[in-house]
Amino acid sequence: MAKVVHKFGGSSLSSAERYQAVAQIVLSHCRAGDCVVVSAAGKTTNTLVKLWQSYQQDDIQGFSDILLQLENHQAELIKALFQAQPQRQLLSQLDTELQVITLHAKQKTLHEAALLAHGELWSARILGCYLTQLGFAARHVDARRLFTLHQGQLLHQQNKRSCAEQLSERVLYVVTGFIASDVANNTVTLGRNGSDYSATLLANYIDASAVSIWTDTQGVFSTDPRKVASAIKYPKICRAQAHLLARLGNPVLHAKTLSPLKHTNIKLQVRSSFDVEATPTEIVKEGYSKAKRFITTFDDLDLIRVDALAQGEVSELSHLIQHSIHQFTTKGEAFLLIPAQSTHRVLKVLSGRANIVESALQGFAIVASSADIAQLQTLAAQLLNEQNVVVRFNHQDKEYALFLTDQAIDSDVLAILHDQLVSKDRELAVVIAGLGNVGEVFVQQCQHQVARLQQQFDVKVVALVRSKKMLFSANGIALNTWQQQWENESNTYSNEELIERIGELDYEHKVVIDITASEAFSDLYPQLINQDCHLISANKYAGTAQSAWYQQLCEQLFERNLYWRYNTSVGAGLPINFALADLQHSGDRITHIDGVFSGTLSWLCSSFDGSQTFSSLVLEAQKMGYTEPDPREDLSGRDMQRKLLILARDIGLTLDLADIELEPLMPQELAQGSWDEFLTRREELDVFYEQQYQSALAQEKVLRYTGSLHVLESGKVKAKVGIAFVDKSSAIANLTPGDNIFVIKSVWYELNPLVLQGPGAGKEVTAAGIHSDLYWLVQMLK
Ligand SMILES: Nc1ncnc2c1ncn2[C@@H]1O[C@H](COP(=O)(O)OP(=O)(O)O)[C@@H](O)[C@H]1O
Ligand SMILES: N[C@@H](CC(=O)OP(=O)(O)O)C(=O)O
Repeated sequence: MAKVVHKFGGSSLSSAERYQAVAQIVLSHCRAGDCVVVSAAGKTTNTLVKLWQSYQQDDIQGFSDILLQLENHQAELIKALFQAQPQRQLLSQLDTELQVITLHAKQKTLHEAALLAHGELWSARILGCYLTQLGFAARHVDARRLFTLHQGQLLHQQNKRSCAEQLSERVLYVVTGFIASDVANNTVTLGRNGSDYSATLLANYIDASAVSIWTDTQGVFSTDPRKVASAIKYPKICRAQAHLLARLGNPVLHAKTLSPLKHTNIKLQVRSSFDVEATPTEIVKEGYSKAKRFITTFDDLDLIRVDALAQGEVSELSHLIQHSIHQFTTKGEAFLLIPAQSTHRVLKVLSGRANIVESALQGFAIVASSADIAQLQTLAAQLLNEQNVVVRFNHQDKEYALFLTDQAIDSDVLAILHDQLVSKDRELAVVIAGLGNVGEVFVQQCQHQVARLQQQFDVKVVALVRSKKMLFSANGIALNTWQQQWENESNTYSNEELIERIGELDYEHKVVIDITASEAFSDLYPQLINQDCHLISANKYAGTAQSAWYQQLCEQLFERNLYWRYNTSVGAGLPINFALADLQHSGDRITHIDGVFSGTLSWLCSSFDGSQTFSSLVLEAQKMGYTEPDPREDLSGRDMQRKLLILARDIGLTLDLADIELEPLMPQELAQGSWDEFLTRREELDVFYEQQYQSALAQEKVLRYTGSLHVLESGKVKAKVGIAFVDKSSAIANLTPGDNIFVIKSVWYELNPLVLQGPGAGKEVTAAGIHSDLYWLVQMLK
């Protein structure tokens, strides 16, 4: 079975709780034979670098303080994670290692890479032993026994053999990231951030199928999500852009991470160890993802100009200073961007061939498609000018633009740049399922409406789905000629194919608009949510499903930050859901919802005046297309019962259909049997209705079919759908035939209720209501 390599960075191992969380991820995501690559816990490598610096500076006090700091951190982790016996053993091993470090320091025989290696050695040992303590067959491995370099080059064949020999058992291997050895068995490191590279190298050596880089963000974002809250998480980015970001020093992936994956089909993803359910970012091969926009920032760099750079020299320098160095050429001259604290080392190596052009630079780079970069550079220059940020140097390349500045690009400025340069490019793929009466009108209205939305968001209709066939075009369907495209390109499909195609869509956001009359389609919602789709429903199936299923759906949406709109499921285009949401947002508490929520029943009750029988009115309504194909569906009241349930859930009540009392607008006996049988017994309906009608008249009231929901002081709920005799002067009595009405009482609207009234059916208003959902979805995503 294909193996998977999981890499946990320092950010995922910053405390004992984080080790426990990582162990849980391992237990649920790894099988024997997989490998876990770990970095040093938290900022341990930074502390080890400081330790090395104090050693070099002969700062004895500083050295012992930092060593104590490291000891305390490790001991704390060990004490929090282990029971008595392994705890004692691990503490004593740690103690021995620290004594050896102290001895080497005294004897002046410390070795930089060997010292830095401790971070990874400690974390692999702790995680490996902790997994063993949990009963998982795990073994920690020192990668210096697996990865050998000669003159800076990895010995791939030999390393592959070492991996095959040493990682062959059915256990989980916890391998140190960042470190390797040379042919003389000296420790070497792969450069700061290098554990990502260790993970992909190992994946290549063991023929793994995938690498998961687990970190503290949900994936790769348009900019650092810690600095800009509105940073966009990309579901897919291409390898070339990931590589460019890394070369520009972005920490989310190491610069060499992608090289072992060249010419392989090994999948790479970046995902969150803090939010395991969140969808990751896939780093895909060229051609599988569009170019995205990014802003990556720089801190404290020096810009140096170099004469006659030799081949491979930059990577040697980068190795020397343990940091990626960005290199570019402009007007025939070669420039390097060096972390300021390493400039003197670099200048020393390049003796006489390099000079500092600008020092102590901050700044950022915009990464985008080559077609956009010139325009983005101009825009960025204007924005910086408006923000009074002085640019000391800039450079435009094919796929990025560099701005090097005096002052740090703080979060506020970064947010402005992001908003103007990146967010403008935001995109939404729209899948429309169900092309019946309403669906067709919706698509027709899309021509105008999508064009309007495109002024704010890149909205594209990518799929039209009927029950048997679908038209799927990831780059967008031309809305003015969709029928023709349907004729030529639509195909039969299975639900699995539909979900897979939706999963493959490389868009920042996706929405599935369900205008079907199919309950089976709503069963797909959980899978659609798993593919990160927002939902718009025009029918009532999911909204009235069993509480447990419904609650789970809502939780799933919440966890993934997805929206579900269903404005037209009650009252078609009438803004009833808005009204309820708005009242509640303003702090109101809704106590009553009464009304007529069925256009058919509204028309029947309001039109009946005794001049013709009720059943002939029903048949007339059927002929005009006002009713369901079998009008008993309307007369049963079930449709109104469902709508009342949706409204009840909208005001936060946990109800099921069975909690809403239902009294049909026909004798119970007529509900059974075929439509033809019903027709032969239609007089029974007439007698039933006439009796009710007369009783209402006798009480000087009028007969209406209503829904009512009352939340009592005690918190108890009374909900009913059925026949009601209402005052002749009331709004419900005076309803225009066919209209819906919602009478809402709340704390703010207690004596004089809030009334919403108007057509509650009809394909144009319903389609327009779905457009309203789409519009608001875009506003929420902006
Ligand atoms: N575009 C980006 N997308 C995601 N994270 C980013 C981005 N730019 C910068 N970062 C930063 O990268 C950090 C992850 O890198 P790093 O700290 O090296 O993680 P790890 O320790 O897991 O290797 C995040 O905490 C985030 O602040
Ligand atoms: N511990 C090393 C290697 C590494 O890759 O770390 P991280 O995965 O936390 O970026 C460093 O800090 O550079």
